[in-house]
Amino acid sequence: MSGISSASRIVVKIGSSSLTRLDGGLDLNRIDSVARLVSRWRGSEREVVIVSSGAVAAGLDPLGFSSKPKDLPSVQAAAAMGQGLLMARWTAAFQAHHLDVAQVLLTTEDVMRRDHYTNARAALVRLLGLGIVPILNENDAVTTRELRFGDNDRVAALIAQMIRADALVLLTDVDGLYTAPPDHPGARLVTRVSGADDLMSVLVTGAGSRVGTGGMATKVQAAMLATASGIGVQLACADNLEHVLSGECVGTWFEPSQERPASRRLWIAHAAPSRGEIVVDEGAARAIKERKKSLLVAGVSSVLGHFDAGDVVDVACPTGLIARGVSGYDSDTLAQIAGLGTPELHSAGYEHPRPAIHRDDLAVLGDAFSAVNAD
Ligand SMILES: Nc1ncnc2c1ncn2[C@@H]1O[C@H](COP(=O)(O)OP(=O)(O)O)[C@@H](O)[C@H]1O
Ligand SMILES: N[C@@H](CCC(=O)OP(=O)(O)O)C(=O)O
Repeated sequence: MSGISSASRIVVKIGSSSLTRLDGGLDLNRIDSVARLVSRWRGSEREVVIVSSGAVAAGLDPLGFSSKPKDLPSVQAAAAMGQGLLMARWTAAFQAHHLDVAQVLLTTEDVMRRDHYTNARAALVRLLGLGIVPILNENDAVTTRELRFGDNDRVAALIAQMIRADALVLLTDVDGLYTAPPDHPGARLVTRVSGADDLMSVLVTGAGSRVGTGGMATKVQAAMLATASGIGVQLACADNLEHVLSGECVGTWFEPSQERPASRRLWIAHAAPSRGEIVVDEGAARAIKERKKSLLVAGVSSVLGHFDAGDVVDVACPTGLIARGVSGYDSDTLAQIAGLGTPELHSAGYEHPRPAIHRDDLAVLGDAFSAVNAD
C-alpha cells in the first residue's frame, strides 16, 4: 500500500498533457472522471486540493492558435481565455457529486513573501474547512517572465508544504518515472525512490509533451521538495488515478523523509528567495549542521550581495551551500563586523550582539535540497 491510503489531506496535481485531447481541446471526460474519483476518495472526512494545469492548452483552440505560442503575451491571452473554460468544467464536474469548488490563482509573490504565504495558507485552510475543493493554478494571465513559477509541479509541492498535506499525487501522461525518457530503448519504470541516491542513474529531460511544460525534470524536483518536508509523493499516469486513490503502488512512490520541519523553516528553505550569501568558516558550518546552533558573527568569513536585516540569505562554507536563514544584520553591517567575537563586538559598541542568523531562523539543507534545486 502507498501512503495515500492513510492520508487525510492530499494535493492532486494534474498536467496539461492529461487534461487535453490529441486535437488540442480540453478532455472533458478526463475532468469528469478525476472529479468522480476524487469525490469518492474524499467522502465526508478527507480534504483535497487540486492543482490543475491546462489553462493555456484550453485557450489555444478558441483563439485559433494551432500550437502553444512562444511569446508571453500570446501565452497570457491563451491562459486568460482557457482558465475560465477550465474552471467551468471543474465546477460542473464536481457539482455532479455535490461538491463546490473554488478557484485560487497564485503568483510567486504569494509563496515567496512570508506575509502572503501565511495569507494564502489561511485562505486555503478555510476553504477546506468549509468543505470546498480548491482548484489552483498559476495566475498565468498576469505573471511576468521573471516572476513566474512556470511549472505547476513546483506549485503543487509548495502548496502541499504550505497546507501540511499528508501526500502529493502528481498525475501525468506516462506511468511514472522511468530510468530514461520512456521512448529510449530499455527504459524501465522506477517504482520507488527512497532518496536522492536512487536518482543517480536516472535520466530525465525537461522536454515534455506537446502541451506540457517542465517534462519529468520538474516532477522529480517537486517530488524531492515534498519528500524533504515529510510528504510522500505518488507519481502516476492520470489513467491510473483510481488505483492511486485506492492506495495501490502504481507508478513511482517517492518516500517521505521522517522529519516534518516546521512550516517557517520550510518556507525559508524552499519558498523564500535568497537575497545574498553569508560565507562561514568550517567551525561555524559544523556548529550549524551538527549542533543546530545559531550562526554567530565570529563564524562569518565574508558576505556576498546586498541584503537587509530580515532578508533570507544562503549560508555557504568552502565546500558549498549548507543552509538558508534570515539574516540578523544588513549586508554592509555584517561585512564590517564579520569574524568579531563577543568581546570585540562589545568594544565596537554592540552591547547585546545578535547572532548573524538565529537558529530558529536557520534551515539546514540536506542532500534532497541539492536535487531539488539543481538546474
Ligand atoms: N525519465 C523519464 N521518465 C518518464 N518520463 C519522462 C522522463 N524524461 C522525460 N519524460 C517525459 O516527461 C513527460 C511528462 O512531462 P509533461 O509533458 O511536462 O507532463 P505534464 O503535462 O503532465 O506536466 C512524459 O510524457 C515523458 O515524455
Ligand atoms: N499554468 C499553466 C500550466 C503550467 C504547467 O506546469 O503545465 P504542466 O507541465 O502541464 O503541468 C496552464 O494552466 O496552462
